[in-house]
Amino acid sequence: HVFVDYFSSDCLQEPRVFNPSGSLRITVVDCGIKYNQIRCLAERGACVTVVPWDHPLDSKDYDGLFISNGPGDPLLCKATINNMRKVVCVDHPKPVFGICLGHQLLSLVIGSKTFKMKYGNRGHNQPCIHKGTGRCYITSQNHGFAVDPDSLPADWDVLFTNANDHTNEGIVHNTKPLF
Ligand SMILES: NC(=O)CC[C@H](N)C(=O)O
Repeated sequence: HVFVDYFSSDCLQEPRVFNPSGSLRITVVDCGIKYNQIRCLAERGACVTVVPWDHPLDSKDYDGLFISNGPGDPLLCKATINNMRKVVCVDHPKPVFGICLGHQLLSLVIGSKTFKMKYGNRGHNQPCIHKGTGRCYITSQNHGFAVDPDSLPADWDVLFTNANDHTNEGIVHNTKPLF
């Protein structure tokens, strides 16, 4: 019920399609999304269907599934986690990608752990290092929880790490299109 209080008033109540003439079909789970994320997908030619946070997920409906940002403790998002598990924890999943809360939810779906940070990261110019290339990306952030990279299951790897506080900024599966 806490989760309902968080999300129900600000999120979409029913699915809504943006850029219907787009080719790739992206389903976006709205846990508190910003329009810029929808614009970024639409600008790249996607037909974007935004669905409410508790919408049942069926991989036949999309070519890729995007999980949005959102407020609060990811552990409270039980309905979204359970819906995601059905399309993530399979042998041949279609691509699933999350940012912010979506990244935290994907981590919980695969059995990884999240924790409350002492201060959180709230502001811009947070340097994130891409594992493999060592390239640094400057990001803007607003979060109080983080993923524990030591809790990642086998077959998963760290994708980005914060160069300031060394918190996890991204994960990726070694063979499946999940990140
Ligand atoms: N930016 C976000 O999506 C916030 C993520 C999460 N709710 C946190 O505070 O850690």
